[in-house]
Amino acid sequence: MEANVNVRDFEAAAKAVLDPVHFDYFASGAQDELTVRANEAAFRRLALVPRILRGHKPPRLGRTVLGSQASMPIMIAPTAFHRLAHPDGERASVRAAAEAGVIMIAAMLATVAIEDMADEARKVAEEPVLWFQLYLQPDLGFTEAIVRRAEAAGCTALVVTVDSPALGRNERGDRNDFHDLPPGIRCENLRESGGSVRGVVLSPEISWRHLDWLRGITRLPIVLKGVLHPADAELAQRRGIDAIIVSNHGGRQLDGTPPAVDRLRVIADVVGGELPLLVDGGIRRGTDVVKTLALGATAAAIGRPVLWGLAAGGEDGVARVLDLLRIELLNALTLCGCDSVESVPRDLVIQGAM
Ligand SMILES: Cc1cc2nc3c(=O)[nH]c(=O)nc-3n(C[C@H](O)[C@H](O)[C@H](O)COP(=O)(O)O)c2cc1C
Ligand SMILES: CCCCC(=O)C(=O)O
Repeated sequence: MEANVNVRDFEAAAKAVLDPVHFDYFASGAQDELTVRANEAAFRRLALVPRILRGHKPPRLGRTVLGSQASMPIMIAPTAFHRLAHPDGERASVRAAAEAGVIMIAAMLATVAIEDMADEARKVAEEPVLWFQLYLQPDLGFTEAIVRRAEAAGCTALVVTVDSPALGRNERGDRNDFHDLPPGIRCENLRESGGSVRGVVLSPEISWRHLDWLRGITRLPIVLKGVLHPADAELAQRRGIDAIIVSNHGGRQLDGTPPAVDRLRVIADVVGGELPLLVDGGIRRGTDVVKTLALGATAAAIGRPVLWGLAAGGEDGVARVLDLLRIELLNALTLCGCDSVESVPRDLVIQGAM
């Protein structure tokens, strides 16, 4: 594990150990995977212009996100099926997150139950922060029951994924005939309905009315995940949504959507300062995180890097991925002349290809 000195090394290590069908599930995106590649490429078109001789102490990385204290502005994006990466699955990832003081968004389609994830996190941290990601189901009774489970488990925010009125068309999955989980691995949050992914309904009929309904049944902060249009960000703000995650689902839903970090800038221009903005998609380096902070993000989330760490080394692998990103972020902020994550100026980032 120590031989892996950056997130990219973990990708290679994961590829070496994973069943190729499962590696493809993690790596792939929709159709031509234009957006998968665009997410990463966008960071290469943003350049950092550091300030000099600022005479400050080593930067402070701590950040409060929706009232939750995090050790750094890097969060774990919700990704399904961690037990495909490692037998310990989400138990391992949540322990690594809690130990690192990192906010983890547990996926509704996790292969470890949310109650077990929360128990696991509390073994290693006094106040671990777990948020719960939800696909709103047309069956509101089912949706409410799962919200109650997340609340009872101690989750402190609900992340509603809104970029999925249908499942994106994943051609690698089709070629591999990967459409269900192997025997022995289930969606443990769906066990009342059999635990099969096929039980999940992604419906185009989900609308703002469902968000109003959700607002009415829970006091947890509600975060919308998958916002790309500034008009939707404004609607979210007017509807009393607590934060948004600017995201194209890691390029797995609509292929041809623009890079998330480019939309962050556009959305920050409209609701920045009024609505906390999170972002995910293609973040692989501490410098990428600095770029998102300069463009107005409160925090940035990582999806695939966690799965690569998990595949390569279970809990230790995820811990190492988080640690590497922390070291990179600290180094990048120092080199930029910033003394904290709160003081990353907008003019640190310019358009500039490299
Ligand atoms: C294998 C995999 C599974 C995912 N599962 C979910 C999910 O269940 N719910 C969800 O809202 N997003 C899901 N996502 C999207 C992530 O939350 C996130 O938006 C994306 O991975 C960020 O891009 P990155 O992987 O480049 O960091 C998944 C992504 C991957 C790669
Ligand atoms: C049925 C949804 C699959 C999980 C998901 O969101 C993804 O793989 O991107």
